[in-house]
Formats: sequence, C-alpha cells, structure tokens
Amino acid sequence: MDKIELVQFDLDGTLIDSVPQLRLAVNRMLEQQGHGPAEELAVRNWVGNGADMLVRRALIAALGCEPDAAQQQQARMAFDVAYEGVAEHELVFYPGVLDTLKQLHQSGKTLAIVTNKPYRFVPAILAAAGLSDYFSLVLGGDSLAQKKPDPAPLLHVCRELNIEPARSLMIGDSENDVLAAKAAGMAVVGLTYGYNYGRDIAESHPDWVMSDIRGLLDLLLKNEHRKDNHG
Ligand SMILES: O=C(O)COP(=O)(O)O
Ligand SMILES: [Mg+2]
Repeated sequence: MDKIELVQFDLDGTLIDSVPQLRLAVNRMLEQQGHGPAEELAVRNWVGNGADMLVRRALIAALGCEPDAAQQQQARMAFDVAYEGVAEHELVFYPGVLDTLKQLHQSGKTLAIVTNKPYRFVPAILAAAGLSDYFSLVLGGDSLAQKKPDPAPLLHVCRELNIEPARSLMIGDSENDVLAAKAAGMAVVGLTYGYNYGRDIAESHPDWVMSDIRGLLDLLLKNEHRKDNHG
C-alpha cells in the first residue's frame, strides 16, 4: 500500500450511531401520513442510500406497495422537517471515534467526510459533535449528481484536495462504501458495527475488516511511529 495521506470517512454507522434520530424523524413522518411507527431494527436496515431511499423504504413497509410520486415527495418533506429538529441531538459516537480522529489529524493526515446523508444536515451534526475542524472537505449525498456506491464523490474529494486515490483510504460500514472505494481505486476498511442492511460487511470484501475504528491507528500510524522511534 502506498503511504496514505488522505482518509475519507463515511458518517452514519461509521462515526456516529444516527439511527435513534433517524428513527424519530421517520416515525414522525409515518405518523403524519397516518401510519404506525417503525421498529429500530427496521430503520437500521433502511439507512445507507440517503434520505429519499430511507423514506421510500419506510413507506413501502407501511403501505405494502410502492408510494406514488406525490406520497414520496410529501413524506420526504415531513421527514426533513422532523430530522432538522433532532439530527444533532444526543449524538452517540462509536467507541474510539474521537480519539482516532484526533490522532490522525494530529499526525498530519488529511481527513474528509463522504456521506450519503443530505448535506444540509451534516454541518450541524459535525459542529455539535465538535468535529468540524478535523475535516478538510465534507460531501453529502446530494452534493454531487452521484452518490456512493458511485465512486464520483470519493474521486471528487481526491481531486479537490490534490491527493491521488492510491494515497487515499475509505472508511465505512456499508457495501456502498466498499463498492465506491474499489471503483475509485482506493483501499477500504469495512467496520462491522454499523448498518449494512443486516449483512456482514466482510461479504463485500473490503481490504480490512475492523470491529473497532482504533484499528486505523495501527494501520496508518504504527509504521511511522516505528520510524520515529528508531530514527
Ligand atoms: O444517510 C444515509 O443513508 C447513510 O449515510 P452514510 O453514507 O453516512 O452511511
Ligand atoms: Mg454508513
């Protein structure tokens, strides 16, 4: 592996467990549309392809059929209003996230976020989490015409920050992250604790599978430390 200079992170299911807030917003939307609430596990399995797909999957489960365009649009608006009010409340980080980001940042790695979550929600979440200063670039699922699993957002970040894909590493919890990274020619770490439609991330064959994000410190900093220690 080339020396990694740029680390691109997924957000939901990788840095923060956002299902509690997403579920609140989904359930407010369902209630407004006259449906009962969704279970937490169901919502976990619907996350990963952005807000339109989350809303669509919730409507299909509630209606037992595809929503029409008007239903979808109305539900998406209701979801956005509800999520806006809760997105950055009571954020839950996965273990080791804050320490890992801090150490990577301090060691001089360039960090970025590539999430499929609509961009408008992301800055408030990062600010509430105290993470805004770590990231040189943040892309949402609607920042470009394509979202993950398309490689376009990952390649866009490489271009903007002037770092080759071969010197960039993607970190994510879902097959979208793995597929996007592979198509971009980037190495990828799959985390086991997030949301992957209820499937094992190892099935997508990331270059590394980790159950704890602190594994990145070993992967990215250990050799450099050795060099430091031994002159
Ligand atoms: O909002 C989603 O569907 C998932 O977002 P992620 O790309 O940060 O996992
Ligand atoms: Mg994710």
